[in-house]
Amino acid sequence: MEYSLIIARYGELGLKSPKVRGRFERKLSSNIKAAFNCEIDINQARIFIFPENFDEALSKLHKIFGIVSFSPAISTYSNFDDIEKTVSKYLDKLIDEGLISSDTPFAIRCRRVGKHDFSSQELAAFAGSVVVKKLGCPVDLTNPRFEIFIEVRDNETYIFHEKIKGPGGLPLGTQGKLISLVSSGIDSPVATYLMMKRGCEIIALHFDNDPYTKPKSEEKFESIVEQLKSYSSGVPFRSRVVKYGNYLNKCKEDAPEKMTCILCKSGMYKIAGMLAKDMNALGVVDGSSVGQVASQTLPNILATRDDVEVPILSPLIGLDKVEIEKIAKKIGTYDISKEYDGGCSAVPRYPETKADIERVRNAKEDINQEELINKAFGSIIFKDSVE
Ligand SMILES: Nc1ncnc2c1ncn2[C@@H]1O[C@H](COP(=O)(O)OP(=O)(O)OP(=O)(O)O)[C@@H](O)[C@H]1O
Repeated sequence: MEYSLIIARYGELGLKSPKVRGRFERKLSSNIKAAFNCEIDINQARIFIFPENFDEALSKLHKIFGIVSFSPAISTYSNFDDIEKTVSKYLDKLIDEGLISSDTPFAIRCRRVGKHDFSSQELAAFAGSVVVKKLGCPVDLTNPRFEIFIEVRDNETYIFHEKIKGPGGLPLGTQGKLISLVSSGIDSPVATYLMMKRGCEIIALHFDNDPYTKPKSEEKFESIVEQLKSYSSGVPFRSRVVKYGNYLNKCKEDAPEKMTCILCKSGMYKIAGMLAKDMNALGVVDGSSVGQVASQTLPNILATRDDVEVPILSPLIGLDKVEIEKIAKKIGTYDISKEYDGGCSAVPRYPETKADIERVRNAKEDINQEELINKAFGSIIFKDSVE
């Protein structure tokens, strides 16, 4: 027995006004179509997907934001004869796959939309009797080991047993563009993913700290971008690299040693802000989390944002490292980020942990930051041609 379609469900979209929901549904539909060949029909808060290749579709749906769950299903007509034949065929498949047998307590769960000459309960009782007749397994509505779902929608009835979890969130491309500061570490890929999950298009911006970092950092950044791109079907995911070594040289030469990391981060935010304006992005994303490392004390986080003209969003700000790592593992960036890259040798032995805005402003003047960041901005390398 072959599946005839995949039924996907969305969550938050259902809470939007009809006009907004319509727009989000169209974006979701075009993102799905960009991921694999299929026909799509969206109806009554369900997405009916008819893919050319089921295996491909099932693997790709895990990476489409906006989808809360999905179920490969078989369809039939909404009358007892056809439902009986189809439930029976579906059972053969379940038995073949070892999912149900004569001692599996089971339940039929029915939902019905439209006018029919039977109620949901009557249909559940009928379909349950088909299963009992065929297998003799016990019905258990409160604590079943196996559930079969039947959804009747007007003339069509769908039968399935799985509700596979999707990534949730909002369709990518519905919330505007952001510049995301992506390093080669664990946190920033997770921060980027979380903003994509909320529907934001991303331009990844990486600072190449050569000669203070090794080429491995750049390789890791590229692999992280490839992994994040796999979640961006239907929407461009662009990336840019800034040559930052000269800027760091100046920080080390002309400002107090302990200020290096503060000036480094402040310069990153400013350049990201310039890029945001240039590319019509609405803000900047980073992977800061209060107190996680010496550079991320609250005074440091706040002082490095002084004088930045676009909003900076830090979706990890209140998360623990373990929570962040859990997401990194789930989204497939953890193993890349964990590869040893030698770190950054520009980090001073005793970095500033209680940055004071006035002293930070003085340090910025010491290095003539404005001029340096303009130069660094001019060195931005385009990593892709999609515009
Ligand atoms: N080389 C870089 N290129 C782009 N962004 C960077 C770079 N280094 C740091 N950032 C940004 O600044 C944030 C804080 O960096 P920091 O080095 O203080 O913390 P971290 O915990 O090591 O972060 P991560 O795990 O993301 O590297 C990062 O999450 C990232 O968004």
